Amino acid sequence: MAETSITRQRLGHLLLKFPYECLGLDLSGVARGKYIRVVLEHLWRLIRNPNSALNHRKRAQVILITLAFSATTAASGLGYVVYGLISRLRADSFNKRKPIMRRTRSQVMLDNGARVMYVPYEENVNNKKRILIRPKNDDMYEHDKFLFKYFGKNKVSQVFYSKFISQLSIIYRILVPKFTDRNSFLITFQIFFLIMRTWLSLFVARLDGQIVKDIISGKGKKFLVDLLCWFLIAFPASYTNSAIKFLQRKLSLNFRINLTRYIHDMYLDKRLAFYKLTFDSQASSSVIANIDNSITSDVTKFCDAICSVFANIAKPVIDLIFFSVYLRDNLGTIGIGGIFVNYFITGYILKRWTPPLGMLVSKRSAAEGDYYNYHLNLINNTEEIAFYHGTKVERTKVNALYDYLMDQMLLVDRVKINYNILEDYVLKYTWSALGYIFASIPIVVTTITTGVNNEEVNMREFIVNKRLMLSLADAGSRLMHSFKDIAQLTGYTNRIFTLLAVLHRVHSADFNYGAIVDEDKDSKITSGPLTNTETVRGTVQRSFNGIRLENIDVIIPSKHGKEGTKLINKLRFQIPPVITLDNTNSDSQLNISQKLMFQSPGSSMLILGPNGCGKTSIQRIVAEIWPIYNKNGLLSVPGASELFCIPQKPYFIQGGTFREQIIYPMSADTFFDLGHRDKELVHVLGEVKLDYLLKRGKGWQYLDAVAEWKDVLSGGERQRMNFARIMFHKPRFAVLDEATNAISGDMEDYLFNLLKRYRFNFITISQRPSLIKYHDLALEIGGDESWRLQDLGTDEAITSIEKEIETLEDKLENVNTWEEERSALTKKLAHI
Ligand SMILES: Nc1ncnc2c1ncn2[C@@H]1O[C@H](COP(=O)(O)OP(=O)(O)OP(=O)(O)O)[C@@H](O)[C@H]1O
Repeated sequence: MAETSITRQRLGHLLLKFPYECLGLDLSGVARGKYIRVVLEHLWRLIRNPNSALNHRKRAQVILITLAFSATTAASGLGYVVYGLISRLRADSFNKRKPIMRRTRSQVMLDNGARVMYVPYEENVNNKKRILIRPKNDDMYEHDKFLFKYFGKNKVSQVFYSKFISQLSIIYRILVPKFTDRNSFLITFQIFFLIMRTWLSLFVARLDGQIVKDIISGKGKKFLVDLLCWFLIAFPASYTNSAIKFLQRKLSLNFRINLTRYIHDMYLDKRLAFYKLTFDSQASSSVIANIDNSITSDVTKFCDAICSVFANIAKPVIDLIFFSVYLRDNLGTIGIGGIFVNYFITGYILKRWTPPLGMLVSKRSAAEGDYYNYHLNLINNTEEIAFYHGTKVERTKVNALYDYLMDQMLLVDRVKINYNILEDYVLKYTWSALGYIFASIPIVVTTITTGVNNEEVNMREFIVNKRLMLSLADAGSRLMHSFKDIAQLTGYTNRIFTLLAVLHRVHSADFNYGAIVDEDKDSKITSGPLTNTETVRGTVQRSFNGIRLENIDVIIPSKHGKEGTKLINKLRFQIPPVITLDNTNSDSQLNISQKLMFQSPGSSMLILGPNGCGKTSIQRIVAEIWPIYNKNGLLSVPGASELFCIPQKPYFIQGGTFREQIIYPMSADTFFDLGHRDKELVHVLGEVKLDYLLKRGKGWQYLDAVAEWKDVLSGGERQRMNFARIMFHKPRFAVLDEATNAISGDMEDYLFNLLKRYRFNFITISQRPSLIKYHDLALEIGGDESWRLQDLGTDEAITSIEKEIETLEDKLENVNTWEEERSALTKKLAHI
């Protein structure tokens, strides 16, 4: 007991003596509860009062700043923990009250066109995060289009022009769209933490020197105070470093979100940029050829690179400013001048020796894309390759691509070796040696001039200077290292810029399908794409009550524009045809014919012709994915919801439910939003005789089944799914390209009669004249730009069909004679 009270007394004595010796504060008369307040007030007074002792004032500054940083760090940490606890408690109580529901839809469309999505996060499936997807801003794309179109054409000064900086400044507008954007705040925070980090390093360097001095001079109490400060300052120092890392990561993710959204909005919209890209003049560029890789991988790499380059440059620049200001006081202007001369010389040498990393990195990305794409192609065509036994040739190809990729990767590392050797020698060793020299200059000078060698002070000076010199050298070397990062960033920036520029060109309303101008005809523009007025000159009329083509030249889009390969000349037809009735009364004799015009419902046309004559191309023109080059060409089409084009190759969305395949291109959300019911789908499947598929699941559960439907369904089933889509969407007009070539004869008969029963207007593209019986009109494409339209209900058509029947019957009559001839021949052969 006695021992404990003695210890307590000693401790109390120490607590009173300690503030007195360190800060000149006498706490003997102060009540224990008021200690902290009095200490803080005293510290504040010491700082404010210019007459207070210098060492006391300095110490007060150090203690107060350390306390402030530590308190902020602790408060923010505590706040975070409390916030986390409250949110968890709230979520738990909400989940308890909430009845268990199964979410079937994840999106809600708001009135302003924005979408609200709920996505699961964390392990608990009940935790859903609300995500708001704002509607697309079309004006912004129209505005930005000009930035990309006129890039590099309006250079103010050749001297200060940098392609990289100009490209980056345009992309920056996408990454940080406005000044008040959250990314601006994140950048500001990051700069704040970077400054704080440097400031803390400076503070730690001084504290370090102070502690060494305390140890050498044997001042135990001062040593304890400084050690306490050291521990306290460690909190904000560690917090700052992780905050910088976190902000860098967060910024990179936000940039990626903005850039990807920007690209998706242009790539996937009603202007069909994803399809038209193949016609652009840069279609062969690796960025466009592997656009999937560019959008997924290059965007990520670019965002990571730009954020790390920012941090890698900002950190050393701030360090250089702070440390050099501080060191200037210690080393003098000559010392600091010497350091910077050294930096500039080193910077110059390293810049000269930096390998062309931008170009190499760009090539490596292209090689990665090629390799990845080839694998994708393999996966998509596994069965075909297996049937052909094409393993050997595929392996050779894939190995060649892999070898090329490895070569490119090695090349990047190989060119870095020499540079890294030079970098290490100069930055690590030469700079440290120079650091020692500069750090010792003031000590040597002071010792020589005063003749006094104060070891304690010298030691402190040297420790502080050395630490700062090393930090300065480190900052300088990081700045030099970032040459390499900038070179890599240049490569990524160029790829992303190319991607955006091409997307803007293709997305533009006057995209000319990659036509190149004739240099002789237009002397003003020597090269580059033409404008719409010069190449695509046909007219499109929308919301027409039918499909009408007037004088349309079907030309394959190419760089030759309207001079490209013409498949069909001046094509003209209309569905449903306009039927004109002349009133043969007395007026007609007066040459005033009263004409009655109406369009019959449920008309159909069959397009026949040899392979490659341009049948599908007519569908492409009707769907407006190919241009009409000739000026007098007119295309009239119904509204988008009334026209449905079925492509030759049935398409199924990846990883979708069976329901989503039937209702394609409607999404499941829209299906339910519009009040559709599964009952309708069951009826539709019944109509196309696919209802047996539903029996594979319990009740109607098969509609929710997810599979690779293009592999699961047979060829005929896939084509019948197309008919199910028509039956579900009920468009007034449908264009079917070889839609029944895998379907049995009786089923084909049934399906065409179904289309007729529902009075759809349809155009069928086929090679089989047997389909004539289901159609009212036949369009025969000749293959030499010619075509012939025949009305299958006219006398002429009936006569021609009757004639054909007569010819066939004549031929049949001769069958007996031919058979006799054949048996005679067989007998002769047997004798021989
Ligand atoms: N994107 C394209 N680029 C270049 N040429 C093309 C393109 N699309 C089609 N063609 C060419 O246009 C011609 C007509 O093609 P289209 O698909 O219209 O033929 P088709 O009459 O439907 O033939 P099939 O009966 O074999 O389906 C073909 O020679 C084809 O090679």
